[in-house]
Amino acid sequence: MPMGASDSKSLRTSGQVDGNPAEFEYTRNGELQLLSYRFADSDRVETLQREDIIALLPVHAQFPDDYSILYVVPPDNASARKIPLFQSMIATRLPEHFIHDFSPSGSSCWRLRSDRDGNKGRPNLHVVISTLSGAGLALDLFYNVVKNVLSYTGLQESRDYVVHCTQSERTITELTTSVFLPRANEGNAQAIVLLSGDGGVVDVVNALLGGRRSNQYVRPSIALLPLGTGNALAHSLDITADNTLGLATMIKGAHQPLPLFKATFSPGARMLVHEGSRQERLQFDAGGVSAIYGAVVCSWGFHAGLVADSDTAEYRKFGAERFQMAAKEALFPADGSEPHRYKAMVSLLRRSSERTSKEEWQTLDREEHMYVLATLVSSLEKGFTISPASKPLDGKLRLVHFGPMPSDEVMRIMGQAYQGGHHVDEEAVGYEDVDGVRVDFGGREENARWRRICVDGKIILVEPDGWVEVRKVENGAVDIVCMP
Ligand SMILES: Nc1ncnc2c1ncn2[C@@H]1O[C@H](COP(=O)(O)OP(=O)(O)OP(=O)(O)O)[C@@H](O)[C@H]1O
Repeated sequence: MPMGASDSKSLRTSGQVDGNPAEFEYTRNGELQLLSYRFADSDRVETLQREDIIALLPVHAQFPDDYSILYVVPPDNASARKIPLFQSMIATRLPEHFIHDFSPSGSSCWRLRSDRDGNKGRPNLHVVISTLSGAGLALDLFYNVVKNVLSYTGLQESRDYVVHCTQSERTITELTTSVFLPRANEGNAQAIVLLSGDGGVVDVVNALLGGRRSNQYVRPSIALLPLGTGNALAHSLDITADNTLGLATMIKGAHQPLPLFKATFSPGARMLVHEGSRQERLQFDAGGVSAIYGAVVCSWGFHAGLVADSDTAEYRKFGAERFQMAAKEALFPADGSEPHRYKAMVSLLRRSSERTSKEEWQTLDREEHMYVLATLVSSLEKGFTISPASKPLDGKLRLVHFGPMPSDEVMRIMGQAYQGGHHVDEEAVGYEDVDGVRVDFGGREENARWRRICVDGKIILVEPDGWVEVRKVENGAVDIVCMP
C-alpha cells in the first residue's frame, strides 16, 4: 500500500513507550514530521520532531511491534553542553507511516555491516576522529553519541570497527596510505565514519589519488559527521538538514560517488602550512605535475585571501564567523586604501560538444579581478549559497567571478549570497558552467600575497610567472553517504 498522509488510521495507534501505555499520533504536513505520544496514566504529552530523530531500529525479530527510536536533544544556549545528547526509547505499536518514514530501508541502508566477514577477520569499518577540526568536539561526539548509535546497530568497537584519532595534521593521510588504499586495491569494500570538516575528506581523497590504484579498486564509502568550521560538503549535501550531526544520514543514507576536481600547478607552487610560516612541495600526479584534488572549491582572489588570512589559531576560535571577519579586513584595510585589484589572465574551458570532446579555452576580457571561484557545491558554509544552481553530487563545476569594485559594493553583492544566492543575478557577476579554469600570473603580481590559491581550505602559493589549472575529474576516489 502506498504511504499517503491522507490515510489517517495508521497515523494514530495505541501502544507503549518503554513499557508504559501511550497513544501515538504521527503528523506529516510538508516539512513537518512530528510524533506525539500521550501517556495513558498521566495524560502527559511528549513530542519528537523529524530533525531530532536519528533512526528507528527493530528491537528483536521475536518482538516485531517493538522499535528503538534513536534521537538527540540538541544543545541549547541555556546549557553548557555543546554536542547533542543521545537518547533512545522502546516504542511498541507505532503508526505505520512513522515506521516507514524513519526506518533504514533495505536498499538505502548504508553498508555498515557488509564487511564483517571475508576480509581476513579484520573490520573494514573505520571511525576517524579529527580531534582538532572545528571547535574540537569530535572526540566528545564519538564517545557520547556515535558509539551508542553504532552499538544499537549491533556494532562493537574492535570486533566490528576500528577507531582512529588524529595525532597530527598528517594522521588522515598516513592512515589512508597505509590502510584504506591497500585494502581498496585488494577489492575490499570499506566504510569510513569521518568526524571532521571538509579537510578530512580532502585528505582521504588526495592520499587515495596520490597512490597507485589497482583494477580491483573499490571506492571506500565515507559517512561524514560534520564537525568542521565551514562544513561546505555537509551543508551542500543536506547532511546538516537536521539536528543529528550526520547520524541520520549515516544510518539511513545511501552511498554515491563524490564528484572531484583536480588542480594542477606550475612547478614552483608550494603549499603554505603552519599559518603560512612554512612551505611544502605538492604531491605529483602520474605525469609528474604538481596536483591537488578537491571536492568543494578552488579559488583565487578575494575568497582565497580571506581563507588564508583567517587560517590562524586566533581566528579559528570564532568558527565560521572568521571568514566574514577576514572579509571585512580585506575590504576595508586599516590604512584606508582600496581593496586589491588582482591581476592575472583567467581562462575558462568548455568542451565544444560531448561527442567530440574538443577543448576550447576562452580568456576573460578583464585582466584585473576581485573574485574567481570554481566550485562543485552549492554552499561554502551554513547559509552562504555561493552556487545556487548546484545540486547535490551533480558533478558540475561552476565558476563565480567578478572584477574590481568598491568595497561597499563587494559587501552588498556577497551579502546576496547569504540571501539564497542572489549574487549570481547581479549584472556584474559572471556565473557559468565550465569544464575547467586556468589562472596565469605571467609576472603580473609581484607580491606573493596576491598569488595564493585556495583548494578546499588548503592554501597554495604560485610563483610569479606560474599558473594553476582546475578540471573536473572523471573517475572518483570515494563514495559519500547522503539521503537518497
Ligand atoms: N590532532 C591534530 N593535530 C594537528 N592537526 C590536526 C589534528 N587533528 C586534525 N588536525 C588538522 O586540523 C584541520 C581540520 O580540518 P577540517 O577541515 O577537518 O576542519 P575545519 O578546517 O575546522 O573545517 P572546514 O574545512 O569544514 O571549514 C586539518 O588540517 C587536520 O589535519
